[in-house]
Amino acid sequence: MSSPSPEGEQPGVESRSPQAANLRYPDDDVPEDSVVDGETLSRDIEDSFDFIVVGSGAAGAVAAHVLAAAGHSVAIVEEGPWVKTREFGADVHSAFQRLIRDSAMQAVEGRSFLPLLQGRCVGGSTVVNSAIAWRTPDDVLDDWSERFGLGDTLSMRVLEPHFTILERDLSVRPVADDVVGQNNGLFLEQAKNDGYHAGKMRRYDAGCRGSGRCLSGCPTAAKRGMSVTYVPMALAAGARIFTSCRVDQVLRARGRATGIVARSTSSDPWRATKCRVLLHARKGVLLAASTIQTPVILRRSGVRAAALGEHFQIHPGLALAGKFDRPVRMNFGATQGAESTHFRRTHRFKLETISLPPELVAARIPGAGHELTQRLADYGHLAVWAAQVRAYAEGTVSPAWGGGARVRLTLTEADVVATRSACATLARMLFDAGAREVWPGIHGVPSILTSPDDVARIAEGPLDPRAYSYIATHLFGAARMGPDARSSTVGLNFAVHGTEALYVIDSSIFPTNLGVNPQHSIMAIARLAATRIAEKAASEIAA
Ligand SMILES: Cc1cc2nc3c(=O)[nH]c(=O)nc-3n(C[C@H](O)[C@H](O)[C@H](O)COP(=O)(O)OP(=O)(O)OC[C@H]3O[C@@H](n4cnc5c(N)ncnc54)[C@H](O)[C@@H]3O)c2cc1C
Repeated sequence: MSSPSPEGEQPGVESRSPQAANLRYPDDDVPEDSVVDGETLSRDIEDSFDFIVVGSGAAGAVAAHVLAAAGHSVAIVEEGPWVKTREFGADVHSAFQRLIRDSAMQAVEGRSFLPLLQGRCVGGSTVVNSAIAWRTPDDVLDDWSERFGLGDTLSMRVLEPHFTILERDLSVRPVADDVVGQNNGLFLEQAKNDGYHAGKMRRYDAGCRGSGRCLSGCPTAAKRGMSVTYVPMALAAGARIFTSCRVDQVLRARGRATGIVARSTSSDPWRATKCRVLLHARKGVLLAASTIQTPVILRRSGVRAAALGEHFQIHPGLALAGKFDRPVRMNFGATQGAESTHFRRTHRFKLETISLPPELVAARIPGAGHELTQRLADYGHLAVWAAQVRAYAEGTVSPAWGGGARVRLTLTEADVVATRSACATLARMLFDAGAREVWPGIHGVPSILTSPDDVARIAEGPLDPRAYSYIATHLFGAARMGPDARSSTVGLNFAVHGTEALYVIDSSIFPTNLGVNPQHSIMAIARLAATRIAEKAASEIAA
């Protein structure tokens, strides 16, 4: 599938609605009858499939495509709506309301306040993410193999062919020179001056035009999120998708998963009718509802594994802004286009650029009222650089009253030390790159730093996680994989210990976090899982 690109428009002069009426996007044309929209259901329904895949994000879409392409009948069940490329607008607030779980108001409970972002729509978080692609680092895979008893199950030798296919299908490539933009360019230049190992990001990108709108849905379908790639590809291979249908429970009988029960959902809070969707699975149920929702579904389905809900991990992320005399124009260029893994192994953080729209950058701007408005007027002169910390902290995930999830985690002192070090590094880089002011957003540190000498204030900053403006978008664990049912939830064959044909294929199974962006690892592992599950089904038919 190649991305349509309207002719006659110059990069950098993106109109507010870059979607072109005369073009077809990959999510425009899906096979007739392949979509059942829960929003429009008026009665309960019941149906049967070989496989049911819960969730249509990074893990679910990839797996559904593999299974459908292998000739199995597949139902994808997705809690959120299908918001099409043509509907993506520039308004961040309404995009977050439609595309992000709880309108982006989810948070991790613990000593610090930690907002948690997850996509809730067809394509899951890939619709609102920055499309950064990283293969799982060898040191992580080796650790899983040795310390967690995974052996060769998720080795690079096994995953390599899956990465290769994904990179081909999703056009993984470095950010093109003409959409680097200045926020990314300044970072690359400074990292080079500092001698840091850094470069342009590799992304799922079929012709990015630098609209800087990855976080509210790519308006040109150049970002190869799941709603414009593997979901339509799975449907073309014969799968069906039930959108706006939330899975409450996996049905089990005689130690085996037999189907799911879902309820239709509605964007209209006053709509009372919720229809029951009962789907039977002849060959298996694959959970790909993400690290938070998958463990909750397992728990609600009566799974009582010892480690279920434990060992939840994140990469807490945070950003600093620098104000320059020269224009930076964050509104043009790849949303996230430059990075450095220089400190990943030694200091447990990764540095990234992130171009934020005015609505989001406002959270990083000191002051309120008139002061805030005045500073916001400098938007065109701001650069925003960020860090993702490979935190040690482990938390828990459990069902909450009302159908949601309760997520708890408190960062350790070592995590805050890593955060401080990342923030100090970024502040120093911003000053060296020419910033006149740096806005760190750290409680207990002046909100406006005006000299490189002030960086020491960050380096010696508070060790209390509450002082930092974190956000979590990378989630791991809570249904760990391992050979021993006493310390893990899922076996080396991706099946939940003690329950046949119930598989977990998202990052809930990861024994640890990664230190790099997770989508690529999640997709490769989901692809491996689906391939193994399809082979098992084929061998059972043959026997
Ligand atoms: C703002 C943001 C930016 C990010 N940037 C990057 C990046 O650039 N690179 C990268 O590698 N990673 C990035 N990530 C992380 C990455 O997107 C996720 O790690 C990845 O998408 C997770 O895949 P998943 O399939 O487990 O979950 P998701 O992609 O979140 O998909 C899960 C799906 O399951 C659905 N679901 C949940 N519960 C139910 C239920 N009960 N019934 C039915 N459906 C259900 C959800 O609605 C959702 O659509 C980012 C994340 C965010 C939020």
